Amino acid sequence: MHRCDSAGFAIRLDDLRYKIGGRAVLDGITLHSSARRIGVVGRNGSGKSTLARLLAGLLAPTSGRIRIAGHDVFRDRRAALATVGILFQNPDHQIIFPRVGEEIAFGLRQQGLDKAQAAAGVQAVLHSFGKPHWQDAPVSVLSQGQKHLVCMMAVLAMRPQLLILDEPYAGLDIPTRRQLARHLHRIPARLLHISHDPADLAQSDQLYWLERGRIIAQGPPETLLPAFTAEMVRLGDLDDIADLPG
Ligand SMILES: Nc1ncnc2c1ncn2[C@@H]1O[C@H](COP(=O)(O)OP(=O)(O)OP(=O)(O)O)[C@@H](O)[C@H]1O
Repeated sequence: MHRCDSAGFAIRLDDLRYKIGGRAVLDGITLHSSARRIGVVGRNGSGKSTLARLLAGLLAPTSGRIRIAGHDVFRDRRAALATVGILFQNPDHQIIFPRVGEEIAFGLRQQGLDKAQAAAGVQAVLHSFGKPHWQDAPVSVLSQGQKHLVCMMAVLAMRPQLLILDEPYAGLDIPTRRQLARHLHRIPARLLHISHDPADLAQSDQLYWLERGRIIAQGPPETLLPAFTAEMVRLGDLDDIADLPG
């Protein structure tokens, strides 16, 4: 049902920069990949969330180029909605409707489906997750993990070719993380998973290390994650948490 095996699908970032108040949060990112599971690892403040928002077309690059499956996702919002989905760290920043069914229908309506088509899409995704009884449930009664699942269903109902995960497991307990990960593993969309936690990224096909807005290394998880972990342990012995952005 998903359209992820289109030939030639690629993420292409060329000399991408994003500045806030004159400071480069992302600085000359070049990344070309058609891998199925891409990981981006980086510590707090390295620019991960900014990169996620740029990839989803929610921010305009200060300079450089982003193409996802050939689309300029910031300028072409219709193409972006058909191509890229994003899950944020905090579902409370994503959910805007009081009931589960309404929340899922919203994205489908944004994609141009009429009411009946959107309702069918809501039913289909709730069934595929074994949650048809959630349709009229008030979001306010759901646990944090359940809210994450609502976001996941809402995004996947839109059938993205690429799903961007911006640390969606932060703050969740181990069973909830595992259950959400299980749902994600069975979907055919490509994944670009961004995290500070090496454990989230061990299954990546291709991994990038983001540091102070730059990609400083890339490679398979077997080599890159131990190097990243060793560096994080080394930094843990210092006190650079005291440093303010300059
Ligand atoms: N709207 C903003 N205004 C000012 N500075 C910002 C803004 N958004 C991000 N930054 C700064 O840009 C840098 C990168 O932020 P970003 O949220 O992209 O990093 P991150 O790697 O996702 O961090 P974390 O893991 O802590 O969420 C940080 O120094 C942050 O303070």
